[in-house]
Amino acid sequence: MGGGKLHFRDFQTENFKHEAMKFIIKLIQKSIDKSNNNPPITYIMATGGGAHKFYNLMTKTFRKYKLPMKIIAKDEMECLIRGLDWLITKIPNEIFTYDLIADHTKFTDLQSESSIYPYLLVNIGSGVSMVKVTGPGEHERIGGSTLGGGTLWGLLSLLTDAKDYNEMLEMAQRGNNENIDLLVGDIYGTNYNKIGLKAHNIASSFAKVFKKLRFTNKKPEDIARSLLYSISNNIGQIAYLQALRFNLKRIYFGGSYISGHMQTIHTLSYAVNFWSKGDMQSYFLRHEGYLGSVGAFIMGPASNNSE
Ligand SMILES: Nc1ncnc2c1ncn2[C@@H]1O[C@H](COP(=O)(O)OP(=O)(O)OP(=O)(O)O)[C@@H](O)[C@H]1O
Ligand SMILES: CC(C)(CO)[C@@H](O)C(=O)NCCC(=O)O
Repeated sequence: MGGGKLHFRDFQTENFKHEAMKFIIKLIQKSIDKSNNNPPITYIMATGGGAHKFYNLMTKTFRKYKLPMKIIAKDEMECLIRGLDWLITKIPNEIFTYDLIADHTKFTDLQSESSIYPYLLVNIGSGVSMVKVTGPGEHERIGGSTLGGGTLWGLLSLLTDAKDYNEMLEMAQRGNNENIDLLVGDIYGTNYNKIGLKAHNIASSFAKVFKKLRFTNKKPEDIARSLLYSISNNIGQIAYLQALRFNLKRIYFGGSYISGHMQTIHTLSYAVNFWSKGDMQSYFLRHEGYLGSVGAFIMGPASNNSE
């Protein structure tokens, strides 16, 4: 690539027609050379469910505005790993780990393409996809979970009055899950060392709501933290099991569920480290929510495996 700058912008899927489409049209109109009566075809690389769901809407809208755009819909999983491979190998200060002993994040060095495989990608969007990657373009979706970002967002919309996702994450940051979760110490009165559980480990998510707080006020912050822990721990454990199935030692976590939120990053890292007894390493990305769009962009219209 000969330089340049990538710009990222998010829209809610629900607002695709009225916000995203309007934005795209404006952007194209601004960039079209008015003196050229026959502007060349410009390709729009698209991926994810939206590339299919909104294909007709996009085509019709470009026709209506007489814009010479051609949409190329690319496979979601393919784009995710193409984007991730590119970010791992080309962008400095992109990939980081969570050092559980020092309690902070640490950037990893750029890696050469020959040394990054095999790995597991765990993409946490609305739902969760787990993709085994064994070489350039060699990948297989080996699992998934319906308990993902959409679950946190949906359940916290029911359980709290948070207005948006950021507010939910801020609530989780302030909350105390010990008021909601039943801890090992609540059951044992102490650690259960024989099976590696400390008194502060969660024994049962949300169990205290019934046991102790049924008739008292539950703080939304505590609920947010408890649910964030439940979902992140669950994903971390499934990721570990999937990695174990194929002897993968490196797990990359992507998707907007993470949104750079330290509690989430810590919990995913902790779960993988706990279950693998330190044998597997979790990796995170600065641009975790854009793997698919970066991948589609990198592939470009010339590659022959569009949908
Ligand atoms: N501003 C936001 N508003 C809503 N959700 C957000 C926001 N920021 C992050 N999220 C989280 O990101 C999730 C969606 O992630 P992402 O956009 O990566 O996936 P998606 O493409 O919608 O889903 P999938 O990968 O399942 O198709 C939401 O469910 C929520 O947990
Ligand atoms: C359906 C997709 C692939 C859309 O991105 C994602 O939301 C997902 O992986 N959901 C989990 C579906 C499952 O594996 O049960």
